[in-house]
Order: sequence, then C-alpha cells, then structure tokens
Amino acid sequence: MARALGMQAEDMHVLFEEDGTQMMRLNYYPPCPQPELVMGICPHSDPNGLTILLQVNDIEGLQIKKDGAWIPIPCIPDAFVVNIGDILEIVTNGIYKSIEHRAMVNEDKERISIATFFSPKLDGDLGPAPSLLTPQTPAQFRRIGVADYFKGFFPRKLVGKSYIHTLRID
Ligand SMILES: O=C(O)CCC(=O)C(=O)O
Ligand SMILES: [Fe+2]
Repeated sequence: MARALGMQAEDMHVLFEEDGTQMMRLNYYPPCPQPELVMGICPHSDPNGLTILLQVNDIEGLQIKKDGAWIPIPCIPDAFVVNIGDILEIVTNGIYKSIEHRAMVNEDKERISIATFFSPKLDGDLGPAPSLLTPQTPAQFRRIGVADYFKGFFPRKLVGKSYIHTLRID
C-alpha cells in the first residue's frame, strides 16, 4: 500500500510493524421478526487502520455506503472482507477513504461475524505520513496521540464518519 502511494515504507512501518495492537470483536445478531425496524450495527467507519472481517455463517447483513447508497456485501464462503479504517485515511492524508458500513439483521436466521482490527501501538502518535505532505498536498488531519485518539472515539455513539471529521484541518 505504501509503495502504491509513493509513501516511504518507514511511515507505514512505524504504525503497524512493532507493537501494533490487534482487537477482535465477535458480533452476534439474533433473528428479528421485524428486521426493517432494527439495525444490527449503526452506520459507522471503523476507527482503526485495517479491518479484516469474516461473515461466519453465510448470512448476508453487511452493507457499505457507496455514492450515498447502501450496497449489500455478498457472503463468499471462507473469504475475508478487508475494510479501510479511519487511521489509514488519516495516515494516507485522505487518499484512501475509510468505508462507512452497517449491519442489518435477518428475519429468521441468526448472523455471526468476526472482525479483527489492526491499529498502531497505543503509546505512539498518528497523523498524515510526512512523506505524503507537499505544499500542494498539505496535511488534511491534525496529529494526535494514539491513546488520546481512542479515548476520544470510544465514548461516542456510532454516527457515520463523524469522528474522523473532528480531526480534519479546515
Ligand atoms: O457484522 C458485520 O458484518 C459488521 C461488523 C462491524 O462493522 C464491526 O464489528 O465493526
Ligand atoms: Fe465496523
């Protein structure tokens, strides 16, 4: 990814290579007789760098927002879904965009997904990669300590891409 963007590899290594953090979430969505009234997970972008997601039992439910419309992501057996999170949007200075997504529930079947989230180590800081910044492409996000970044995220409600907007330089 760093090579594709013309980024110095070091700017990516400091984020994920040593002592990065990995979190895992197991999502269980019970069946719901009125699925149109319920949201499994509200629209959000993941706050971390990269997400790898397994739709475990082949029940559809994940949707991504593309050009303002919700697009269902089909289940491909044993395939992972890889999502860009907010930290990669910040590090790539907005070149890669984190994806807004949500999960719906099924009328008569339970749904299970496992998400693994990769993030930088908590005692570092994050911001746009220095090697991507030029006078023509100035920083779009302010720098912040990784621990403070997550402290700011976790008390919030999941509302689309609202958190990353708080770090934007106008
Ligand atoms: O269940 C899914 O497909 C999505 C889960 C998700 O977005 C998350 O755990 O952050
Ligand atoms: Fe998510």
